Amino acid sequence: MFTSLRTKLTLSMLVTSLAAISVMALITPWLLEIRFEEEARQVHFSRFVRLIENFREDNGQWGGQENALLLHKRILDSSSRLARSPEASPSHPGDLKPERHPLDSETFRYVLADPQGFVFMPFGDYQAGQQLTDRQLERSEPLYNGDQLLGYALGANEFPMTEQDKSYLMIQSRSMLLGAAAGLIVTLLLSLTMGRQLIKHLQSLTRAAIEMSKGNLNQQVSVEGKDEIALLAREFNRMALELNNTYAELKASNETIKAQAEAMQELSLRDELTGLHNRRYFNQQFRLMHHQAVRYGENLALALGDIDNFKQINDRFSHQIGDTVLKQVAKLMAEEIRDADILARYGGEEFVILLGHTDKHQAEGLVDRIRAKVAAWPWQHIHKDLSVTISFGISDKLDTDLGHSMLVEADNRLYEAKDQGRNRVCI
Ligand SMILES: Nc1nc2c(ncn2[C@@H]2O[C@H](COP(=O)(O)OP(=O)(O)OP(=O)(O)O)[C@@H](O)[C@H]2O)c(=O)[nH]1
Repeated sequence: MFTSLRTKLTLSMLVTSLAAISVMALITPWLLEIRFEEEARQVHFSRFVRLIENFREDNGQWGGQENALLLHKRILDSSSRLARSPEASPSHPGDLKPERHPLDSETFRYVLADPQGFVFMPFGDYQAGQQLTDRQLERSEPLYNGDQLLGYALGANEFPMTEQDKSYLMIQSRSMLLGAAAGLIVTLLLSLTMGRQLIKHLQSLTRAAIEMSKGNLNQQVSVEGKDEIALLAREFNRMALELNNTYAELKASNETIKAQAEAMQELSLRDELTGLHNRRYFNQQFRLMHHQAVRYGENLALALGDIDNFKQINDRFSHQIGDTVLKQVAKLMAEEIRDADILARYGGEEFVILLGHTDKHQAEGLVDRIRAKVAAWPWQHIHKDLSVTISFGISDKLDTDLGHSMLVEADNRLYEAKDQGRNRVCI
């Protein structure tokens, strides 16, 4: 439903704040009322005690039904004065000053008993003359004149609040709710700002990870602070660096292996002595070119060359000189052919030339140039008595037999050249 982490964070903050404020809104007024009532009870009691002190000072005696009536009258007088006085609207229990705002009969909720626990000033369900039980005495407040116990005041369970008290409580509750709402707004703003910071780092990590998955391994993210996200970012950077280095090493080693494989492949297709391609390479190329020539009706000529009396060269001048001759003949042939032609050492002292888009007559011209060049080369530089010639047989016979006929025919023409006295080209 909510895909972005930022939305989730903001919502969770909002829900948490709202929950906290709801709990506060429910509990605070209740706590406030309890505390308020407790404080009001104490204020009333202390005012009540002062009133009694005043009463005692004025009357010189205490206890008994007559005193109770007098005391009650004084309380009623105080109430009416309170009702008339414009200053008699306390906004706070602490503002209730007994001298100026005497007890309100509405809030006066005490039963007075003499030191023996007999009620002389009743209230509510209590009757005059009734003796308070031990439990009731425990709940009572003892009244002293110096060290002398005058009696007990037993407070009613509930102290009804005045209108002022109620409005004071309401103002308090509203103020607290307003404060809570302001707190909620501040929390939200803070959570948005902090969430954005948090998400910013996570987003840059996510972007870097996506780039890495695309193959861009050189990724680093900024690391701020020392929290879990900073730790994650640091580890990510370390991992990315390691991965990047390993990948670079792997790539380099792959390239080396590839180059070595290519070199090996090339070597496997080259003749070590002359540097020309070998028979295996020729066979591959011949199959392709022959197939293509047959298919598209193109010309293809094949010339087989064989150094004349090479055995004698070896025997007479040494095998080393024989090798030198092979290399030099290969060089002379390579100089003459086109890049598109295939030249290979076919075996021993035999060479093969494959000429695309060429018929046997055109091939004869090129091959005869090679023959003449070999014959004219100053072999006496190698040995004063050395002379070298080469014979060729050419064929351009295309057939559907993978070039077999062409090879056989070229070989036959080569034999003809040899038979006819060597140093010649037969087609
Ligand atoms: N030095 C050297 N000799 C080789 C090499 N390969 C083959 N030969 C020799 O070449 C000679 C070929 O001799 P033959 O096949 O009798 O042919 P030829 O002597 O050239 O006679 P014709 O072909 O009839 O002119 C053999 O003696 C092989 O040993 C090589 O790589 N180096």
